[in-house]
Amino acid sequence: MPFTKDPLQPTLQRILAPYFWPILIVILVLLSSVSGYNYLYQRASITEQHKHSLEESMTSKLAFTEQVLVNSFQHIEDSVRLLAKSDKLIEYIENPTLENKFYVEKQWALLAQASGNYRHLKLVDIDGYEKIRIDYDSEINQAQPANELINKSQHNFMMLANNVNEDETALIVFDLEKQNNQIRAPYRLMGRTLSPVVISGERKGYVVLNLKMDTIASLFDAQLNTLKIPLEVVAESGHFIRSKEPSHQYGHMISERNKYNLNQSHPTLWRTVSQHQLGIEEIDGDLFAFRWVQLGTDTRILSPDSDQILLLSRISEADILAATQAQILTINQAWIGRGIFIFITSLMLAFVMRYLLTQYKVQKLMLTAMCQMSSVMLMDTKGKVIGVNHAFEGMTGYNVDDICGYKPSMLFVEGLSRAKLEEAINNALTENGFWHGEVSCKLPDQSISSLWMEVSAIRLRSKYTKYYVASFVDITERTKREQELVSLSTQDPLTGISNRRQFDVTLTQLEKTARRYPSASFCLALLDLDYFKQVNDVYGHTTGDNVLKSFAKLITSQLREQDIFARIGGEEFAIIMPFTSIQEATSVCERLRLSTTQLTLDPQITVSIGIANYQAKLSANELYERADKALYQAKALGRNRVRFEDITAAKKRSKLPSPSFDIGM
Ligand SMILES: Nc1nc2c(ncn2[C@@H]2O[C@H](COP(=O)(O)OP(=O)(O)OP(=O)(O)O)[C@@H](O)[C@H]2O)c(=O)[nH]1
Repeated sequence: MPFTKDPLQPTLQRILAPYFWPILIVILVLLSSVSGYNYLYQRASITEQHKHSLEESMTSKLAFTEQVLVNSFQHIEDSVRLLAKSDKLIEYIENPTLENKFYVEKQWALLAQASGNYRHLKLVDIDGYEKIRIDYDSEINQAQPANELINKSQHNFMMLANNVNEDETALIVFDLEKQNNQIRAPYRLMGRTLSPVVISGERKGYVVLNLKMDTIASLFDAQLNTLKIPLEVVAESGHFIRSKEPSHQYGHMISERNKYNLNQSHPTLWRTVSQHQLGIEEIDGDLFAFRWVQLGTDTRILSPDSDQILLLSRISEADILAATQAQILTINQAWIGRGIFIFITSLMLAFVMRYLLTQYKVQKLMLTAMCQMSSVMLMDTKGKVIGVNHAFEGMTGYNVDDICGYKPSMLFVEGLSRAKLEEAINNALTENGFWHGEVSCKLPDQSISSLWMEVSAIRLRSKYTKYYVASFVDITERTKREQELVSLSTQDPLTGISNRRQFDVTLTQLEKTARRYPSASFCLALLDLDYFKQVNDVYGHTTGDNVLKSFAKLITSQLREQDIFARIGGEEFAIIMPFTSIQEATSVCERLRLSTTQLTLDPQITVSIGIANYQAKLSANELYERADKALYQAKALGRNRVRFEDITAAKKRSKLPSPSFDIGM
């Protein structure tokens, strides 16, 4: 039997209850997704940032390398021109004495040692014969004149030299060292520059400098060392002059290496570099930076067959990732930490939600269980009604909306007792958390219902009260029946006054009270209608009954509220008069006797009355016997009179018999 309104409606648990697992899963998925997205974003941005910074570095390093390269070649050009026009050389050519030769050799040896860029410095005549040659040994940093001078007339550079104008220098870069006009192994990169020696307009020969290209290349290598990215040099044909793979170098000069060509290995990149002077290209994750370098300005480039080379630096995707590994490791650790945090938080959240939901289910179960039993009302901590079940509505006729927000005492019958009852309930709940008792409720149809109410404070594993729950049972009928039974067991069915049983109980109680509290003295009067047998005999039993009823009514109307009037036999009655002296009782009984005689009845009746007052330590039976004795005397003296026995006075007179007095006709 559910509640008409769910009293737990506003609680979070109720909203969450059916969606516990979906909500938990959604939260976990959301947190994981956000964290995962954040992780991937951070990881990607680290790689991107690193790539960007690599691009900037590579570009600037290539620009710087170009500058170094251009400056170096410029310096070499200037040097060869100066040497070709030096006074000592001209003096030697005009006057080739040993002394003049010595001066030239001396000068050139110093230059070779100072520069370190030259392997050979030569003076070659126009027929290709060496006239002076300085050999520089870079390992011991010594330059010495050569003993053997070689005929270079068949060398290809000599054949090219004839095409060089007087004011020009010629440069043969990236040639391989040869012996007897054959490339010799191990391959050693060479460069040659030459300048014609002209005296008085007549070409006398050439100053030829063999360049140590490795030394020059090491200049720009140093620029990229910090990035640990090797610099590659590519000829305009696409062949590698310098490569990270030494076996791929010199394809333009060594036929078996002809296949190693950037054009073939990286066609996409080659297309880009063919169209741009410089740039950055990313291919399959690998990063390429390139820059074309013009080798000379006033120089005839004799070999390779173009005047520009491509500087290329590249870094593989694996190297980029390796460089970002440390940062990625940091965010990995952060992500693991965040994951653990999310997991623990989710676990705690799950526990809290489970706890709340268990509480909710317990509450639900409790309420459902209670609802199955009886009419139930749920109250908040302030004692205001927040819900009732259908059974309650059916039993009382009140709708949930009528009483929600009010205290249950609004149902109680108004009056002083309501405030007292409310106070009693509150006190019991505060002290024991429980109250039960009978309450009289005023129903919507203005009828009064007796309800058995049980109220409990619900604490739900907490030390604080969360709710109060009250159950009600309608005991109106039962109360009525009980009252009927009570009156049946205590009332005389004919006259409606107390019966013998009630009389005995009351007399015993009063005797006990008076025994304990002597001031609570009382009197007992026994009344017996005179000649009642004749009434029955003459007028019939029904008339006799009516006479008995009329008599009882008369006496009841004349007694005080606290007096107990009972029918103790057929036509015998008794009056117990609490806190009454024998004099007062006698006076009352005399008045009753007179009233009886004045009762307008047919037939007329009279009554004889015997009175006795309670005296300390007297039992109820003894008191009764004394009153009965007085009654007997009243009868014996002629009836319609009052006789009393003052036991107290008799006691005072010690062992003398108790005085008896007669009041009456
Ligand atoms: N109508 C009626 N008569 C009753 C009832 N109870 C007892 N009586 C009658 O009351 C009469 C009592 O008669 P007795 O005991 O002889 O007493 P009495 O006739 O009153 O004479 P005294 O008491 O000596 O004056 C009897 O006839 C009973 O039948 C009753 O409930 N109704």
